Amino acid sequence: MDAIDASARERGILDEFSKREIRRATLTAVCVPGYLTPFGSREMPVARGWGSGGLQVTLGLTGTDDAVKVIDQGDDDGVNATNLRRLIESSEKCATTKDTREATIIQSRHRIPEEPMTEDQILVLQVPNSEPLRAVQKSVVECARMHAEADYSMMWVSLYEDLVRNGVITKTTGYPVLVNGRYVMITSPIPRWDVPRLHNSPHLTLLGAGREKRIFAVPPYTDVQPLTFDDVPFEVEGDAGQRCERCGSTDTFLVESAPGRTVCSDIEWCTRVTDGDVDGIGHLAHAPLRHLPDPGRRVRNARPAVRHGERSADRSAAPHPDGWVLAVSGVGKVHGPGGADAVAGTGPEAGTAISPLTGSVVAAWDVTFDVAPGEALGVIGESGSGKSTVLRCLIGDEQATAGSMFLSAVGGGATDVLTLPPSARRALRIDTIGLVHQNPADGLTMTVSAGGNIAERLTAAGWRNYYEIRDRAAYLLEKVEVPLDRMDDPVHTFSGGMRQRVQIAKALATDPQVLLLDEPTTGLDASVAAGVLDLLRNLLAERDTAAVVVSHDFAVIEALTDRTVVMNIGRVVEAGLTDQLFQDPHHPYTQRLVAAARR
Ligand SMILES: Nc1ncnc2c1ncn2[C@@H]1O[C@H](COP(=O)(O)OP(=O)(O)OP(=O)(O)O)[C@@H](O)[C@H]1O
Repeated sequence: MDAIDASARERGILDEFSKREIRRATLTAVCVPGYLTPFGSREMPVARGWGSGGLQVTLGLTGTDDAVKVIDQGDDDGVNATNLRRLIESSEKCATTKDTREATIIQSRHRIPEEPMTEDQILVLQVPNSEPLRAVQKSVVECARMHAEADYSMMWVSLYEDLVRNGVITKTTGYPVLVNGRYVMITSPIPRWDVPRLHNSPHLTLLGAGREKRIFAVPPYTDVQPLTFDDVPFEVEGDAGQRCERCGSTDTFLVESAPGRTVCSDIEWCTRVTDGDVDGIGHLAHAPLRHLPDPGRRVRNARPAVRHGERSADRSAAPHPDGWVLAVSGVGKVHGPGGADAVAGTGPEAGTAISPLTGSVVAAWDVTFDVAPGEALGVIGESGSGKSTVLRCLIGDEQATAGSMFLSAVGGGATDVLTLPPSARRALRIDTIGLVHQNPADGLTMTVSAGGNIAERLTAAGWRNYYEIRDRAAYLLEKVEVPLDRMDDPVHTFSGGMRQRVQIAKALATDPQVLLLDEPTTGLDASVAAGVLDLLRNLLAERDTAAVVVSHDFAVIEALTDRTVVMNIGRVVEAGLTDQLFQDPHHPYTQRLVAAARR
């Protein structure tokens, strides 16, 4: 307190501008439950560890007719709680209290009070870490995209990995929840015990992260569901039968006071129980006792309801009446100004991809092909011929300058996929298009296990049954000949060939209609590459997937594909059955590629 200058105390510790910002952000946060709402504010003149986020929200909302209660570690009388209470009182000229029933605003660090709260009260939680995705995604921009698209698969993977490693979900504070069926929110700082008490609660809960300047809210009577798999029950901490040494409560959050001795975390409640000043029946009704760990319930759930193949049999989109599932028409990409006007004077005949008019690079132009179910099409060309550009345009990593792309699974084959928004195109990469990158690191999360990588794709596609996911992952890993005793090892511990096999299993996880393979064997030793090629050949032969294989190597194209288009300086120079092209290449460029493969 001494650190706070007296005149600041006179004026109020938070300026009016900041308070307005906080109120505005609070209103937004209430309108969009669980959404991380930013606000602008000066730094609070308090030391780190005081919970400036909670303090900012409390000071922003408190009026002179409020009564504020502050809890720290379940205690109203700790040094932090006492100092914060005094600070709020002197800054806002409001009343303070230690009795939950009298408080209009309760600022808490670590706990929700045991006393059931009412519609007239606001609970402010001081949040040390607001971004639930931070643990699984370092990029702030990517986190924002994931929230916008409700793409929480990496969060599910972290729960999957926890279960694999520990047999139970071990996360306690900061447990992720889905708020109002839309945003994943982190329940930092409260323990898992308190998580069920956020659901449908009559009071407003505001969570403030000071350093990150974010507020998020759970408005009264909002649906709050802890994330867990359908077959893995959500559990709180504690054991049935544990009791408080002081007041005898068996329905409160207990903390260890000494080895083997537990007491209520909420000291106010504990004292009132001892004094007989509580509504014990009302409290029991709210206590999350039905979520106490029950090993019997876990075992009963550990049976997959469906076998590995059945879910994928849902894939129903029929081919287009013309026989294709993927049709690409006139796709082109110009890097630089001019668009289509830059194309003249480029291509194989001109011997350059650089436009004499604009200096732009015409990486690909007028590329057309289609692929039927069960068919594999090769796209071959030397380095720089434009084949990867075409692939990047198809998957949405680059915006095509011209052309269209149709999938029979999208709008019956009448929708130009290239015109869809990026979020819709990313969604297609979950269930309709599988992609195998040349470098496995581009398609895998290297710190996550082989099974977890497959789980990422399955959870993105909506799978929510842990044992079904494990069953499907094991089935796929067996298919790609990865030993099952490596299923739970992080893929960075795998050899290059095994990583590529895991990437193929991941790409096939949702049984996509179209599989795109970009130089699938290029980075591998010859013998390992031959093994992966064999595997791909067998996988393609037994499925009705339409595949596009991009490679500079005719041996790869010959091993895997039925038809081939040959690209040279951004243009298709020859197309036909792969066997025929290999036996009897017409274009001099194709002849060179075939000769190289025969050497
Ligand atoms: N962002 C870019 N800006 C300018 N030119 C580009 C860009 N990306 C690719 N290019 C050019 O477009 C042409 C085609 O490149 P692309 O990567 O598609 O070839 P590729 O056949 O896939 O080659 P590789 O097998 O080496 O990947 C090349 O001349 C390349 O230099």
